[in-house]
Parts: sequence; C-alpha cells; structure tokens
Amino acid sequence: MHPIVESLRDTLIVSCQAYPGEPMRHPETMAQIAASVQRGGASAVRAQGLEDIRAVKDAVTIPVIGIWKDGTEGVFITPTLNHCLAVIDAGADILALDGTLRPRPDGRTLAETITAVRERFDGPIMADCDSLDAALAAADLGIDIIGTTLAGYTPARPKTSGPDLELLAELADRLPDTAALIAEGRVHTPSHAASCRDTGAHAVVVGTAITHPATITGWFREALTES
Ligand SMILES: CC(=O)N[C@H](C=O)[C@@H](O)[C@H](O)[C@H](O)COP(=O)(O)O
Repeated sequence: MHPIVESLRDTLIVSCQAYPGEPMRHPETMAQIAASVQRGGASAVRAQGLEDIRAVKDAVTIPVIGIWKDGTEGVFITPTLNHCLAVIDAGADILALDGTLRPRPDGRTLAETITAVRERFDGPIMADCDSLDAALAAADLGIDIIGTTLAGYTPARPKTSGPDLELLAELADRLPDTAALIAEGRVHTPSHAASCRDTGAHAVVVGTAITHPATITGWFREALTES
C-alpha cells in the first residue's frame, strides 16, 4: 500500500467544495476551510478544480485529493485523461477520478486512462465508484483507493439517506488487499462515520456535513419547521 494511503487508515478526510454560483465558490475560501479542517484533525482534504487544488495545497500540510468536475451529466468527476493530467500538474497528492463503468467523454476506457496517467504520476489514484462491479473492475486495474462516492448518483444503486453501508459491506468483503476502501457520500453524522469505519472502511470522507453551510442550515431549518 502506498505510504500516503496507509497514513489515512482509520481517519477522517474532509471534502472542501462549493458549487457553481455559490457564495463560497472561491479558492481562498476553500483554502481557509481546508486549513480549518486540518486544525480539526482531518487527515487529508478533497478539493475540486485546479485553482482550488493549488490554493488548498498552499494552505495545508496534509495530502490533497484532487478532482476536476466538468459538467453535471454522465461522467463528470475528472472525466478525461486531460483532466487527470491537469489535476496532477496542479499539485494533487492523490488523483481522484470517475471509476464507474460508463463511457468516458474522451472515448478512453478507465484502463487506458490509468495506463497513461501512470506514465506521469506515481502517487495514489482513487476511483469514485457507484457499484460493486465498477469497484472490482477498478481494483483489478491496480487502482489504490476505491471510493463509494458515486453510489446513489447513477442508476446502479438506490440513493440511501445516509452512506450506502450495504455496498460498503460488500466491498469490504470482496475487494483485494491492494485496494483501500474509502466511504464517501452522505456521511452526515459522526455516527454514520463510525458505522462506515465499523463496516470496514479504511477511511471516511465527509463533505457537506462539515463544509457546506447552506445545506447544514437547511437541515436545522427543516427540523424547526416540522410540525
Ligand atoms: C456525487 C458527487 O458529485 N460527489 C462529489 C464528489 O466529489 C461531492 O459533491 C460530494 O460533496 C462529496 O463526494 C462528499 O460527499 P458528501 O457531501 O455527501 O459528504
């Protein structure tokens, strides 16, 4: 296992992202949030977009998982080889990309993409998966980290209200030792995070519940308006 991946064992990773048009969508803001979550004990941060990756890298000493989201339909998380290479050039310590079985916009398979990435980058790669089949295929390619990031966001799995613990349990059982299993997606409470760990996750990524105040505010507002 790559030493960076080993360092993430039993830890909390925090995703620091703001979405297009949102008030916090600014690299300096994301860098400040990243520095704050490092203070809180995050073992790594996940950052989106080349400017954010650069700014976050300057603001923290923990590893940065870099992604570049492009579009909203189909494959949009670091969707092509060019996106991967740009994320690496921006300084990401870990490259994350779509790890589903769907066709990719540049026509390359995931296998071709990984082969080309490996010519330039020997750091860990994380596949954002949506299903058992996608995860096993990604692990077969030697991808270092399998994330449940896209479970519930494609037709492959229903969208659970919290983390997809059923998928996580299957993956904990079936993935080879070469691939670290990371729980990501709808981990909304400390108890969800502990359940992911107990189900066999190597590490847990929390985004919205720590770094997205508009959504968190909505959760509290709704609780107060429920009859
Ligand atoms: C599906 C998709 O695009 N997921 C994205 C991946 O980077 C982010 O929007 C999520 O915030 C991230 O995965 C963390 O998940 P959550 O915010 O649920 O803790």
